[in-house]
Amino acid sequence: MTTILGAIADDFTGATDLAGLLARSGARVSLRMGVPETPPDNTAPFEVIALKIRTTPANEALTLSKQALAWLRSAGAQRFYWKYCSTFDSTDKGNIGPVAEALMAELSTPQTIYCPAFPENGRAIFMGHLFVGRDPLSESPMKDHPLTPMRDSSLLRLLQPQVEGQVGLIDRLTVARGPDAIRDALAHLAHDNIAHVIIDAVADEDLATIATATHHMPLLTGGSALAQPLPGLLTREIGQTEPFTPPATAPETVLLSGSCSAMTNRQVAAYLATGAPCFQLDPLSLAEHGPQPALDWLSRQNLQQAPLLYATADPQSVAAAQTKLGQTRAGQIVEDTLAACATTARGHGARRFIVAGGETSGAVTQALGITRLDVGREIAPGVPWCFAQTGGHPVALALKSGNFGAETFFTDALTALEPE
Ligand SMILES: Nc1ncnc2c1ncn2[C@@H]1O[C@H](COP(=O)(O)OP(=O)(O)OP(=O)(O)O)[C@@H](O)[C@H]1O
Ligand SMILES: O=C(O)[C@@H](O)C(=O)CO
Repeated sequence: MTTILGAIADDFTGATDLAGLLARSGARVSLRMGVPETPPDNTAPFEVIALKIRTTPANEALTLSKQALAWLRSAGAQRFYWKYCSTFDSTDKGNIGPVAEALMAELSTPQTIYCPAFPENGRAIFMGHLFVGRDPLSESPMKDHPLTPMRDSSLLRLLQPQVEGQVGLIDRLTVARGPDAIRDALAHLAHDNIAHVIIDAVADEDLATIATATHHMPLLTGGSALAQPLPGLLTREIGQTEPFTPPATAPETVLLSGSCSAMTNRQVAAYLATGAPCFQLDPLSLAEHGPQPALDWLSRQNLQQAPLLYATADPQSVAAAQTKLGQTRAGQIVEDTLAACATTARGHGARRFIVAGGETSGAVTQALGITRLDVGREIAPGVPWCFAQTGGHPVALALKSGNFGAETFFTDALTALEPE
């Protein structure tokens, strides 16, 4: 089937988040891990390509996102979505703005919008400032993120240094006046050469209004929630699509957590409290002794008890590891170890993988050689169970964004696959 919306996500959990919200419509959504090496085949009306470019050097991010765009265009897509984190995670140099600008150039479109709001998960934008729950972004736990600490809440100040064009704002007062007011504001801003327009949204109703006003634009950018209304707005073009029926998977499970978000810390603590088998990974000890002790522990576990391996730690421990090893090396050691755990677990029969963290999910799915996933039912807003093949077996994967899910997420994910 011809693809009508092609999306590019800057990390793997961000991609599953977007795919899950698009799939709420009932439309078939296909998720590709990395740019497919083969031409489009058996495509879905909604195609999402997951990249791992949130923190890579900008030139690598640009190359990959342009390749992804070319693949989506050859699948038939004429409208495109650039998905980044609802907390606008990026380094000082990018990559949100540079990728948006590159995609705009490829699509010959002079203007796009930026709307990372995700009200269901407590992300709101007001007067261009991003809030996490009731806190400005820079006062939220995101200020301590291991790779992209967010120390400013103004999306205008965050975006302007990342782009060559001018940044502007459509604020909540305009959004409240409806789609025509948004379209007029975009036209006025375009007249003033404002290429990058941040749009306020504090509730799902705002996102529906914004999507109604902008779904004709060749390129939209934002978090996942702005995309949720798009299938409905495009339904007239695609008609009904076959619902996806998830395959059965064996119950052997492994949980792998490399996220150090405040929420994942609470989720790991809650899982430890259940008495499930758990193994803590320490980057300093991994640097000295390598991954073998963890792999040996994992090999001894009964995977029906869903063991957890976690590097999840509080900000002080993360900072201590980064001081000794450097930020990149500390992250890489953990990602490599959790990736090795995934392949070891598969070798021991694991067919369900619950993974916390975007970078971590990228490392795990790459190690498992998974290139395509079908998107199933959500466990929590923005976290669906996804289904794929690896090593000749059907497997289920839950790739959880660091901040998403309730405190009981890990057990919620386990029970979500039990027969009703
Ligand atoms: N104890 C630790 N010390 C230092 N770095 C760590 C530690 N544990 C994990 N890391 C690294 O921190 C990074 C966490 O990023 P990841 O994207 O996986 O999680 P997240 O940012 O919380 O999730 P998301 O991107 O979905 O919000 C990874 O590179 C991981 O390897
Ligand atoms: O938008 C979000 O918050 C998530 O989908 C994400 O990108 C986490 O990596």
